[in-house]
Amino acid sequence: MDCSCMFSSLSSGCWRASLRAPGVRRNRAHQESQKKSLKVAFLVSSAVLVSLLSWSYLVCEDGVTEVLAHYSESLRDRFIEVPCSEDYDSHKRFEGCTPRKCGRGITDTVITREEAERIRRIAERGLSLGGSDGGASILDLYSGALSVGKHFVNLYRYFGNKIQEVFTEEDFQLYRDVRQRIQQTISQAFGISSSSMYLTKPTFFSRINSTEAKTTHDEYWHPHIDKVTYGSFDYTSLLYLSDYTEDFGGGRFVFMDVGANKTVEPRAGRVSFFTSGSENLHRVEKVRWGTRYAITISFTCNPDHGIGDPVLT
Ligand SMILES: O=C(O)CCC(=O)C(=O)O
Ligand SMILES: [Fe+2]
Repeated sequence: MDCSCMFSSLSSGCWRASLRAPGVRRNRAHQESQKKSLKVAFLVSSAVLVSLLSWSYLVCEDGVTEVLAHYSESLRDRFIEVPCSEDYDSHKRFEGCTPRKCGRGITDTVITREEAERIRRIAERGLSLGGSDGGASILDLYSGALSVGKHFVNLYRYFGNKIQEVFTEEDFQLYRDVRQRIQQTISQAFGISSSSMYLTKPTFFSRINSTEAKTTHDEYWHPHIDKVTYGSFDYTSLLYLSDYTEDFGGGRFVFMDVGANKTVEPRAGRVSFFTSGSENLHRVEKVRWGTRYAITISFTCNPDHGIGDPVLT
């Protein structure tokens, strides 16, 4: 024991000495804990910022997005006119068919949900015979092209007569019926005669899931112009066979307009149609979960590029 302190505890030196040592320790401890709190606050706010940025990227990947057709609404008819691009000028024109009026339409009243389900079952049956290793498989009903692994096979050649055990005449009758009604809808919306437009190839079922792409054939999400991608298309139509949010997530169709994207949310029985030039640049969002089914049925004004309806051979 320090006697000088015991008796003169109030003497400044000792008093200060006795108080100073624990005080310095407490200050240091206080500074340490302040540093720790600052570190935690910094980490938390960085995490919040990163999540906010990723969220905004996912929600509006490319700026403002407007929903043209919500999955939960049943649309009678929606038509949006857009100015035609000059793409049609560089091709032979077929008056009364080649687009002078351009735009996009969506209807939920031309094909019933039940019909869409029947067509989906045809797609499931056909695609179950093959399937891409990546996330996107197709089955072209006209040519018989079917994704298998990293390639395609010709279903009709591969199965020969046995194909009659997979598809029935009613399946093809349903396709014809649906194709006819869609053709009529398009001709009315664009004010052209139905007999001036012809079914064109490819006409195919698509099945998309979230499996990672293995070849470029699986990369369905790139922005594109159908007239450029498929050549003969003047009018594109898509019939959706499954429901956004119910059967799959992601996978919305996006018209990429300057200033604001416009989305179509797939819904079984929904027909989306549009002129195939660059006035309708579009893409499909990556499917994040589940399986998305659709069928593409498109038309040309050039009779030389026309095809007959697919038949059971
Ligand atoms: O499935 C879709 O929604 C669109 C597919 C598409 O753009 C295409 O096949 O060219
Ligand atoms: Fe397309």
